[in-house]
Amino acid sequence: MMAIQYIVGQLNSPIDLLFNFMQQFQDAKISIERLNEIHELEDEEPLGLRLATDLPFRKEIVLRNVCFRYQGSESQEVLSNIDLVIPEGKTTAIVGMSGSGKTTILKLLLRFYEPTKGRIQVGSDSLDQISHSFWRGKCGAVLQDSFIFSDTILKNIAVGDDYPDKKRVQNAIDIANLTDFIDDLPLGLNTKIGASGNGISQGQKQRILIARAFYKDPEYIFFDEATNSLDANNELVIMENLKDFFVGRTVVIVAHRLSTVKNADNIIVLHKGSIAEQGTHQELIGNNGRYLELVRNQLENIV
Ligand SMILES: Nc1ncnc2c1ncn2[C@@H]1O[C@H](COP(=O)(O)OP(=O)(O)OP(=O)(O)O)[C@@H](O)[C@H]1O
Repeated sequence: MMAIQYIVGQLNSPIDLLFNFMQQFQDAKISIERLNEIHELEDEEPLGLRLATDLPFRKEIVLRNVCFRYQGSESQEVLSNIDLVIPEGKTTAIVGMSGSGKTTILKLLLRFYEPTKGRIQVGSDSLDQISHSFWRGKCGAVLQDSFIFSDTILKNIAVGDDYPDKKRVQNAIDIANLTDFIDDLPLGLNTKIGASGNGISQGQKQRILIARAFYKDPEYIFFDEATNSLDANNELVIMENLKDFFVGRTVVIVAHRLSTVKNADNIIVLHKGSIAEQGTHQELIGNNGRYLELVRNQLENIV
């Protein structure tokens, strides 16, 4: 009996090793498949295509008669004849019912897709003549599907920066109201998050993404429901902190909560892929149109 127990005990360790090896083999196989998928993607900027790596003097964004439909023969037009000027150095908000095309506009501005008709310009230059990577380098975005990398909080804020600037990281943390959250973690900024680290809440994720956008110090800022998972207190503090950050930058905010957008210089109201009306909060309230309808619906939901 003793001998059998001894032999079974001796077998435990190699069997464990075998299981570990099989698990690691599976992980490596999945990683290689994902890498292959990325390698097989067509280059956004094919070699030989000379695209601009500077911006014109005037830097407003202009959408001229932009139409868009997602790929697929059955797909409907999601944006129809959008004519819009997003002034340089001002905050523009886009509101509208779910599915009206708000996120799609941001994705076109970030060049995840190209318009099916019409064109987008930065000042006098066509956006499709500007290098993708150069343009995105100028943009800071917090999108609904923005990605948290499997890495430390620090690396998730100072993405791609091998030597993060401590002062800028601290400012980003302050702006995004992350100080208490990070101070409570034993490893602080070096805590791993993402797939291989600690789980974080949706609100914490949004705050890290806001800190990332701030750290990048971009000329153009695109926020898509960037604060919708925050509690009212956090949202109020962060929106107040962001006021100074937005000064002099070209900002586009998409939000359902009208409290987030009512101070914007211009509010665009989208309805079924078209611009229904635009103006300041006060002007739109006076118009007695779709914006007022959205405000009323939101008030009814609160009462
Ligand atoms: N990847 C996609 N493929 C096909 N259709 C899509 C895709 N993404 C969005 N759509 C469709 O495009 C339309 C506009 O979607 P979009 O996300 O721009 O609306 P939205 O106003 O931002 O909505 P929400 O407020 O719910 O985020 C919707 O009808 C949606 O179903």
